[in-house]
Amino acid sequence: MDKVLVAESVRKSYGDVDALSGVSLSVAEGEVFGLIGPNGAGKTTLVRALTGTTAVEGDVSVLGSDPAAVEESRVGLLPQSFSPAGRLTARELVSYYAGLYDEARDPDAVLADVGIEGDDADAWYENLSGGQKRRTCVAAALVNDPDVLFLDEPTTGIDPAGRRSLWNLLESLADGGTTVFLTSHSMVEVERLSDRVGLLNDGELVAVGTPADLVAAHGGDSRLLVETTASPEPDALDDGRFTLSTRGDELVFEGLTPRDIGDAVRALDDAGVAFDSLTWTEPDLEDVYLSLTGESFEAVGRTDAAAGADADSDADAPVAEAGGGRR
Ligand SMILES: Nc1ncnc2c1ncn2[C@@H]1O[C@H](COP(=O)(O)OP(=O)(O)OP(=O)(O)O)[C@@H](O)[C@H]1O
Repeated sequence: MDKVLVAESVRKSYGDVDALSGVSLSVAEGEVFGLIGPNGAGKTTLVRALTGTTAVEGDVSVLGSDPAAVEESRVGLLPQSFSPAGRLTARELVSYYAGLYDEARDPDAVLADVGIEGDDADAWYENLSGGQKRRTCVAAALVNDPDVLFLDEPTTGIDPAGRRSLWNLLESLADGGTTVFLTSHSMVEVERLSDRVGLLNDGELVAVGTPADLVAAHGGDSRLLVETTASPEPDALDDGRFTLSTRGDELVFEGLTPRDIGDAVRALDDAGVAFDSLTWTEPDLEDVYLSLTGESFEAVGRTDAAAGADADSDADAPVAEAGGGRR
């Protein structure tokens, strides 16, 4: 399969800050590549390198060419933050971007694809909700029917149903051969959409692989989370078979299988530990992220997610203004 995006030993410094310290990766045609990493890890800088909007050391190619030389109609870009003219309607805005290309999709059809129809399409951009603005900007990035699509936090501010329908849209685009380079702080989104994931930390790509491979390599064990206000000492429950730790109001059992849950409950009962809930969790991409970045559960709000909150309520991503195209 052709390599649509290639970065080799890409470096970028801003004064004393090494935003990228020798990043190499390639993305194949039709692949969805998810880029994750903490704030300031270098994700936007890497997107800028790949879209030719910042000069870097090293080699970068997009669709076999220097990024700055690629025909603009073949690339779509949704930046993290962009503020288009507020006194254009959603339809006028997307039509404006469509008009920049010799061939473009019907703006109304693209707006419908992202869930902006009827009165919403005729509303001034400044009067749309945050999620509607973001959807409109996704439409602007898609209107030229690009071969390669860069999406930086595409679903920030979009409600769960809209997020799922946008995921379906992106999956169908990738099935049709569009290459997608996705940057997101939503591990649920990245795990759902990406064929492969790269984790950037302090300007270095510290892991690349399929979500399943990364979880197997770095996600750790399955866990039984026990919500309790009893504050037991883990040693009081330790029968040598489980690894036990505490995290806030939770006791965490590791190293057990679902068959062992009864034994864990008996150990709690024997120790007189009352509990409010039990949650079984399999390791996921969030565990990979936490393990490789060294961030704590509390720092990224993991406690809620681990306690079984709807993954769609993942609201860790900063709320950003709407984005737009590369133009
Ligand atoms: N134009 C710039 N001038 C100076 N420093 C910059 C510039 N752009 C980025 N940096 C620095 O480079 C590093 C990487 O920034 P970058 O925006 O690429 O991170 P990021 O991973 O996209 O972060 P976030 O998740 O917060 O969007 C940061 O330390 C940032 O402060």
